Amino acid sequence: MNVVERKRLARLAARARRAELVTETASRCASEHLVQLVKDRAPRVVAGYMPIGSEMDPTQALRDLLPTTAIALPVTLDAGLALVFREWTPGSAMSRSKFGVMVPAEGKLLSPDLVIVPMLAFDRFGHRLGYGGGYYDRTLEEFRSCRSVLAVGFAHSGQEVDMLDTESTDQPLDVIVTEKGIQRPDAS
Ligand SMILES: Nc1nc2c(c(=O)[nH]1)N(C=O)[C@@H](CNc1ccc(C(=O)N[C@@H](CCC(=O)O)C(=O)O)cc1)CN2
Ligand SMILES: Nc1ncnc2c1ncn2[C@@H]1O[C@H](COP(=O)(O)OP(=O)(O)OP(=O)(O)O)[C@@H](O)[C@H]1O
Repeated sequence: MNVVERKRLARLAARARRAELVTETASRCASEHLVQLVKDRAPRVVAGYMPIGSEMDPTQALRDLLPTTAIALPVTLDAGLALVFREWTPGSAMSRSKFGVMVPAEGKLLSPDLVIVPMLAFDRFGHRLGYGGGYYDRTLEEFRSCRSVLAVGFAHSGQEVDMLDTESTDQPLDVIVTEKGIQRPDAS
């Protein structure tokens, strides 16, 4: 079995496992840790996401950060391209993307210096498994080729697995925030 097939199977397992993990307490605790991390780092622009399925929900944290930090949300262009990020406030008009994700219908494009990254699973080395579009990998690679950006994985602690399969294009997470706190990846 090759790495692409192993990732596909890992996605199925991770998706089923994650659906069991959602609780309001977990989401509140994780949001508090996320707000603390962002405040410590003081970025100019934070990229969040609007959750789908049973992703950890960052929207309360985004609202709490708004008075001090500009917030942007990801917009997919064509397959194979990096994400772009559009400014968001709670009053923004939203539309549903072809992936079922809510995206700002308009608003200026911003360059985030901290990106909150959704995922299906992660390991303690900071590897992440997403839905398989490669969008965050391409985006982080593009950003990291010309400036520094902090990639913050946001998930339930139960989404951690022993070790994920990786490809050369996988971009590592710099830090992982769960309801249990802030984790720095081990060197792999
Ligand atoms: N909340 C969120 N926004 C995001 C992403 C993401 O993973 N999560 N993306 C990350 O790249 C980009 C959108 N790309 C996506 C690519 C594939 C699927 C996908 O396969 N979705 C599942 C259903 C998800 C569910 O309900 O659990 C599917 O269509 O089967 C979703 C988003 C940008 N915005
Ligand atoms: N920078 C890149 N350039 C070319 N191909 C890439 C790049 N990044 C990822 N890919 C390709 O995209 C495909 C999907 O990548 P991967 O399985 O890592 O997606 P993912 O991280 O789960 O998805 P997402 O980031 O959208 O949540 C892989 O086959 C990978 O080789």
